Amino acid sequence: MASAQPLFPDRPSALTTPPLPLNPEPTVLVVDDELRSQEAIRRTLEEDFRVLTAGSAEQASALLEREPVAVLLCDQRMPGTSGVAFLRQVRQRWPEVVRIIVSGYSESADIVAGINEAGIYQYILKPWAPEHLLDSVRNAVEAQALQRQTARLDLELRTSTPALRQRVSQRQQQVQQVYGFERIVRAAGSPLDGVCALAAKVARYDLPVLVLGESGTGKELLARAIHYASPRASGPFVVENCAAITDTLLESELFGHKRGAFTGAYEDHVGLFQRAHGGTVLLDEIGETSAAFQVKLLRVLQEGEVRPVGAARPLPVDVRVLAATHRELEQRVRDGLFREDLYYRLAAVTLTMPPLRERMADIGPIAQQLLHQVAAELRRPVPELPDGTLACLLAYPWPGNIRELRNEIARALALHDGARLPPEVFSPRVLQGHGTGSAAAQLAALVPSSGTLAQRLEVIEAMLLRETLLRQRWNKTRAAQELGLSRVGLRSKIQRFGLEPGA
Ligand SMILES: Nc1ncnc2c1ncn2[C@@H]1O[C@H](COP(=O)(O)OP(=O)(O)OP(=O)(O)O)[C@@H](O)[C@H]1O
Repeated sequence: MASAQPLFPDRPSALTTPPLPLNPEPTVLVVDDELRSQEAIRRTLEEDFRVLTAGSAEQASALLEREPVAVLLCDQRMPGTSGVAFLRQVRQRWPEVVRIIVSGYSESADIVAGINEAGIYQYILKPWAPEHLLDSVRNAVEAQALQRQTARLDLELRTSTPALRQRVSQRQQQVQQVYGFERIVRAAGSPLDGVCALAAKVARYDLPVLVLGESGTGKELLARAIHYASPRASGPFVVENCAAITDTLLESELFGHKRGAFTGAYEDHVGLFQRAHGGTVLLDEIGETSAAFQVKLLRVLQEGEVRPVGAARPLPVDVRVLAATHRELEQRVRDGLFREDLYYRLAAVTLTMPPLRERMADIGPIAQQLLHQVAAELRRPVPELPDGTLACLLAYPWPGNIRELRNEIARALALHDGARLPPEVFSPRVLQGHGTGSAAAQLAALVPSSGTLAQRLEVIEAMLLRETLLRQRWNKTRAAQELGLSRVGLRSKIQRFGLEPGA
């Protein structure tokens, strides 16, 4: 027998892990009260697996007691209980069994509960394609073997040298810093915390995720973080912008084409789905696609294979599909502009990136990060962002969100090379600060940011001073009168907050 390769070459050989012997015929348990569904699954799986069936949760529990079940496939609607509720019990009593829900319903609440409460591996929608189901169960069996191996490695790692442990954790941290949720800058208590927490949970499962949000809110950033937190992290992450491109081009970009398939197709072209094999595809601006393209995409998702334009045979692909749009996709479904069946395929889980104006406390930390980024690109020292300037940024509603903020900061750094950024270096529209939300809403958005009460009140004070001065066209006598301050008092505040034009 060949000896096992050490997983870490510099690790003492006594700590190497022999590969786990795979069960020659893993057992799959199918739980469904409909005989027809049970039989359809059995027929699909029985050549590769030992298949057991149960019509109720009680029968399934009895089988789990005595059989070495590797994977459990369970219907979501069951008599007297639900798939999620039953799988929650399974998770507690038989945690090593990989749990999959097969359902005709794609209620996102069920899916999220399945993930959070029952730790499901996958949520498969009916009607399923036989090859797809077979692939999912094969992957689940592999996942179970890997889980056991990881548990063993964890144990080894806990008993291994501190230097090795440190290296492994440093590497994990590096990956997270470059691509992970940490890169999504936000203030403490930001609404993005909840979005990122759910995204981190769903990342582990091969579910399609739809990311909604206005343009520039960070949808692509979130999708990328999901990929790098998923078991596909070592595979490719590819993005296709589906807007403003003809159907033929989009089809050829995604699925590839054969030479001569259409005018201008001089060579065979490998599509993004094939290039992303083993990884993740992000379909950006999915809401802009035509009805004809939606039909083709639906077929790819249902069948797990793509047919390059002009090719005789389809090719199997293994990709996770994430989609993003700035449109209200549900409304487009209601208006008949987006296929409902495709919507449910893509939106097993929906995450929404809130616009920047609804999370004003994030503006400060993001602006600071962008200042560092842009200053590094321009090879110049990072200028200070005085409170007065920050107050001005906080008073603007940022319709173009973080992309607009980045552009403004790039423009400001290009125009001004002083050590402090005065408000005047930003565009006139930013300076006018026509907020769409009420003043109370803007102030409320400031309150949850970190810092002492005095520090937070100072930011609000600077914002009000700035707004008054702008409105009074920098006439300090009128501004002081309006604010009930002496001219001297106003001047000292202007200095303290760096509000003077051109300061
Ligand atoms: N929280 C954040 N922290 C730091 N940078 C961010 C954050 N959110 C977005 N960005 C940056 O803002 C820019 C726009 O983000 P991204 O492309 O992810 O937005 P989007 O919602 O996908 O936009 P679009 O809908 O126009 O494609 C990128 O440069 C991104 O790195």
